[in-house]
Amino acid sequence: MAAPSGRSGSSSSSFGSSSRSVPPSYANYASPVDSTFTPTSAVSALTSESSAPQTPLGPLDLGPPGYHATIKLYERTPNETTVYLGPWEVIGIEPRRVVWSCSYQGETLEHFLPSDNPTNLFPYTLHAQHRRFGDPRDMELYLTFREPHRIRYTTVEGVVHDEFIEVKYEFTTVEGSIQFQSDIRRRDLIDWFDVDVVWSDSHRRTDSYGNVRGLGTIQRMKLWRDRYSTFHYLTFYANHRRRWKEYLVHDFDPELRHRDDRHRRLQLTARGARRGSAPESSHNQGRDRRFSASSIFSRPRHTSSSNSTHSGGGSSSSSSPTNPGGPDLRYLGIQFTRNDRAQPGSDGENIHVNIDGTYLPSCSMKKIILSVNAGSSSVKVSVYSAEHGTDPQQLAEAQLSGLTAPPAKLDYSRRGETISKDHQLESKKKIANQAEAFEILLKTLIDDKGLAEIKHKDDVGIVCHRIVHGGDYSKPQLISDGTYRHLEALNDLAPLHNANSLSIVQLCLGELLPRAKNVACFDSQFHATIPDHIRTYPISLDIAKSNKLRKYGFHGISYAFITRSVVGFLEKPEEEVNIIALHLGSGASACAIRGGKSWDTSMGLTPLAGLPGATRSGSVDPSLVFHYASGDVGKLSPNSTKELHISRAEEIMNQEAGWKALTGTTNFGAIAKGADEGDRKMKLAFDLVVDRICGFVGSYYVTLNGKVDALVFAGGIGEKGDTLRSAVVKNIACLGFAVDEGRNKKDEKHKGDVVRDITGKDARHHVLVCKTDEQFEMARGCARDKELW
Ligand SMILES: Nc1ncnc2c1ncn2[C@@H]1O[C@H](COP(=O)(O)OP(=O)(O)O)[C@@H](O)[C@H]1O
Ligand SMILES: CC(=O)OP(=O)(O)O
Ligand SMILES: [Mg+2]
Repeated sequence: MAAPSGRSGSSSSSFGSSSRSVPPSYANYASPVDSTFTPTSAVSALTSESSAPQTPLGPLDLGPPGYHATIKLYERTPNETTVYLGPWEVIGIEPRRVVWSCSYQGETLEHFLPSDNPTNLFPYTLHAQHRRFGDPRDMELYLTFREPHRIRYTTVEGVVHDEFIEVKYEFTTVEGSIQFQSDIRRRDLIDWFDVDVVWSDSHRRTDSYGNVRGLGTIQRMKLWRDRYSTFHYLTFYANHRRRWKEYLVHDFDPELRHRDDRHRRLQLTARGARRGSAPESSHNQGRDRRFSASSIFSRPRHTSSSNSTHSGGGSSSSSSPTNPGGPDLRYLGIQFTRNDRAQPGSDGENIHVNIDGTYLPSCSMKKIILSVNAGSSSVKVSVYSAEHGTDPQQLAEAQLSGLTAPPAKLDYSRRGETISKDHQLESKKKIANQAEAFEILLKTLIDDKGLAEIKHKDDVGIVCHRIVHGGDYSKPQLISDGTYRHLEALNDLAPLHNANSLSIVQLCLGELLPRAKNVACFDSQFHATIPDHIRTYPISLDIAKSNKLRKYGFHGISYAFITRSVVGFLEKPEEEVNIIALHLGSGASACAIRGGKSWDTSMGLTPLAGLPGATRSGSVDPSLVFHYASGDVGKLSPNSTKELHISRAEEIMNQEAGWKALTGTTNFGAIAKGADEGDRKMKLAFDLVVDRICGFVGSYYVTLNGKVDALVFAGGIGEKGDTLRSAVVKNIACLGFAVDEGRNKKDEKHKGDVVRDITGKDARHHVLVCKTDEQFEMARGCARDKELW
């Protein structure tokens, strides 16, 4: 689940080597909402017995808005005070210090850093075992240092505190703490691992009596990336030696030795380890080592002055580029802690599952993302390996299609290689629903011996789910009980989708993938930019508001992917790109994209509006439904609707209409073929669909004032249906569109491209085919968002 945000100090404060039972005191904090609040009331107690009335806060008080952390001054004295800290700035010159703006005007808190060398600084957090019942990630909220630091606190009354104290920050979010640690060290904190024991050739894992000893026990190891050189460093507190250790990861062999999954142990062997144990050297001794050109050049070069600032702390400096001798040991043994509550990736769990032949830093940063797209006629699942902040790399893709036209077919590819295509499952039994399809796909992935990255369901770190209707959600959400319930309430607004997707979510949260983070990504999100006059229905505004009746629009994950891909193809700034995009699958929609943003789309309150779909009517005269069951043509009376319950009407329009109602098949490929061969019903359906599409293209062409960069075809039909593309473009030739029939039919040269250009000669606008990828779009969003990672 997400790191809690906006939390105030609470009784779960985790400083100290074990869970403290004493809740932090709020006695000196006056709530800003209290009528006696003055801007300095929070600190007045520091200098005197406050004259302002003191209001002890209940546990639900959230502190002043926008604070990032708190610090306690005069701890465990009658003057103990919590100071609420706002944004910080690290001032780089002597003395190097962090300047915090406090949440109250005119107050600052300066944290003097003990060294001008950022890498000499080691922010310390406890191993998750010290707080047994919380999320291990939350340990990063509580930050301290192993030695006293000087804290100067200045209010409008002057300096009220200037002492060396044991600094203890409590951050409001894990992300804030990560950022702070990275800023003060000038190295980005990119991961951490709770370890049971770290040992080396000179500090063995156990002593001669068999007691666990090593260099450090029950410590949190941290992985850093230097901001200038991008070198990776491992740090941990060697508690038995009472000193910090820092190792340049490059100094170890990429090959992991003595991997023992059962005990979660592995060994990092120093590159070119010298015979015999290297003596543990002090920081200065390390510096005094003789320069060796060959060892300097055998590792990546620093690109900035950071090599001169590297310290490594304690004896660790021997691993730095200024210390060409390599690390002060021949090997480092690590035994990761098993933590059943840990999110994969937040501790040794991840390293345990991913170390196979992979280099430590990269494997520890990577997560496996499963991206699930439950469409109305298919379920598609893609597997990615991703590093935070970068584009996910696809490892495999499995899809079951034709759920509405059994037997369903399985397509499976791994690392771009087709493993099975149109494979009919052995069981002839109809797949009952999307959840059942998902279970089959997940089993396919886990059982595939060639997909080493997922040997076990616990290897999956994040599952992102396409949720068609997201109501007012404007960004993807980590799925909590609250989100789940909120989405459940929208089920009827996407009757072919939301309930199916949520049943997959439920399976994942339950028995299938209980250790993964579940993220909901919304089709409606992309359309949040549709202006009011377009998204409003001409009905009572009060009812519209209270019942949230408006155009939401769907296929937005696909449109986001299409927009970025076409912007890249056109090589124009996104804000100048106008597109008419068509996502044509079992559900079909059109979208006018203006300046890279959704301006209008054909689906509405539900995915029923607009274009017809496989089993959906698309837009029809709304009165049609009241006459549907009536034998009494033209008469609209209670009699004509008495057989028709409202939910039945929805069923008819969503499931008993569309091109299946006209032809008997949901397969538009078969319809296009039949139409070409002169089948009357097929031709009627084909022409009808072409007509409705052209209607939207014409309308959007006007909406975009004729300034259209490209007409884009996407979705199963848009990508595969060459005859449909050809027919649509012929019908809108008057607007300056044309296709090159050769390229439209088969463009071998550009077959694998995400965007394929099929524009004909003398056309005024591009005609493109975009191989849309909703799964990628969702996984990309998760990899980029700190809160979802
Ligand atoms: N060769 C083809 N030509 C036209 N349409 C096709 C062809 N092959 C498949 N299709 C259509 O593509 C649809 C699937 O599109 P897709 O976007 O994957 O569906 P979903 O709406 O389930 O996400 C099928 O229902 C079928 O009608
Ligand atoms: C919104 C929608 O209709 O989606 P799909 O085409 O995947 O069924
Ligand atoms: Mg789809």
